[in-house]
Amino acid sequence: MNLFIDAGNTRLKWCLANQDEVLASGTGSLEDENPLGMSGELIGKVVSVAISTVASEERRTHLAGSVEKLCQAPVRFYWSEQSRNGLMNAYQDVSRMGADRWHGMYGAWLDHRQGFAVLDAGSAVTVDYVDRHGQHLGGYILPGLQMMLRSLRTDAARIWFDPDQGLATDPGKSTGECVNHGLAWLSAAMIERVIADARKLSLSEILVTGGDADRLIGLGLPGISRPDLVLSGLRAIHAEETSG
Ligand SMILES: Nc1ncnc2c1ncn2[C@@H]1O[C@H](COP(=O)(O)OP(=O)(O)O)[C@@H](O)[C@H]1O
Ligand SMILES: CC(C)(COP(=O)(O)O)[C@@H](O)C(=O)NCCC(=O)O
Ligand SMILES: [K+]
Repeated sequence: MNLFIDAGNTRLKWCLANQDEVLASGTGSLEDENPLGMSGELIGKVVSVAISTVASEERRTHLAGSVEKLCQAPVRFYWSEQSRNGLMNAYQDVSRMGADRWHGMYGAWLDHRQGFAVLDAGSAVTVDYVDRHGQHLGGYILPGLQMMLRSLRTDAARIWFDPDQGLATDPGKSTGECVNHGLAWLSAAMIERVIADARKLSLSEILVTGGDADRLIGLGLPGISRPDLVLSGLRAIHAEETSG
C-alpha cells in the first residue's frame, strides 16, 4: 500500500491506498509525536510514501525524517509542474506554485473536463481557474479564516472577541458580531466574485476543498465538496510516475 500525505500549513491529511481504492484516511499534525495518528497495523502496510507539501524546508525535512522512520519506507515528494496530461500551468516559474494547488487542480482535471474553479480554503485560501482546454488561467491567494481572525486579535489593540463559526452577515452590534459577521460577509463577497468569474470564463464547476470548505458552502458557494482533491491528484501523479 502507498501512503499519500498532503502537508499544509495547519494540518497533515493522509490516505493509505493501492491503485484502485483508499483503505484508510485521516488527519494529523507535525507537532504530534505520531504525526499521522496511524495505527501500527496500518503503518505496517506502507511500502512507499508520496508527499505534497507547502510547509517550510525545515518542517519538510522533519516530516520526511519522521515518516521514513515510522514507516520504514522510501519517501518521495511531488511538486508543481509545467503541464501534465493536458493540464497546463499558467505560472512561468512553476517551482513557485504551492504543490497543493497543482495537485488539487490535477485531481479536478481528472474528473471535470468542462472548465472549473478550485477553491482551497485552508490556512490560506487559494482560487484557481482552469478552462475546458486544460489551460490554467491563473488564480488568487488570500488569507484564510483563522489567519484573518489571528491578525485582528494580535495587530489591533482594542479588538476583543470570541470567534464563532456563525454564518450571519448582517451588520454587527458588538465587537464580536462586527468581527464574526465581517468575516462571513467578506467570504460571501468572495463567493459572489468566484461565481461571477466562473460565469464569465464559462467554467461549469466550482470544486471546494480545505478545512473551511463546508463553511463556504454554508455561506452560499454553489460548489462540489471534494475534501480529497489534493490527495487524489497526488495519487494519480504517483501512479503515472511509477507505473511501467
Ligand atoms: N480539526 C481541525 N483542525 C484545524 N483546523 C481545522 C479543523 N477543522 C477545520 N479547520 C479549519 O481548517 C483550516 C485549515 O484547513 P486545512 O485545509 O487543513 O489547511 P492546510 O491545508 O493549510 O493545512 C483552519 O483555518 C480551520 O479554520
Ligand atoms: C498559498 C498556500 C500558502 C496555500 O497553502 P495552505 O496555507 O492552505 O496550506 C500554498 O499554496 C503556498 O505556499 N503557495 C506558494 C505560493 C504560490 O502558490 O504562488
Ligand atoms: K489552501
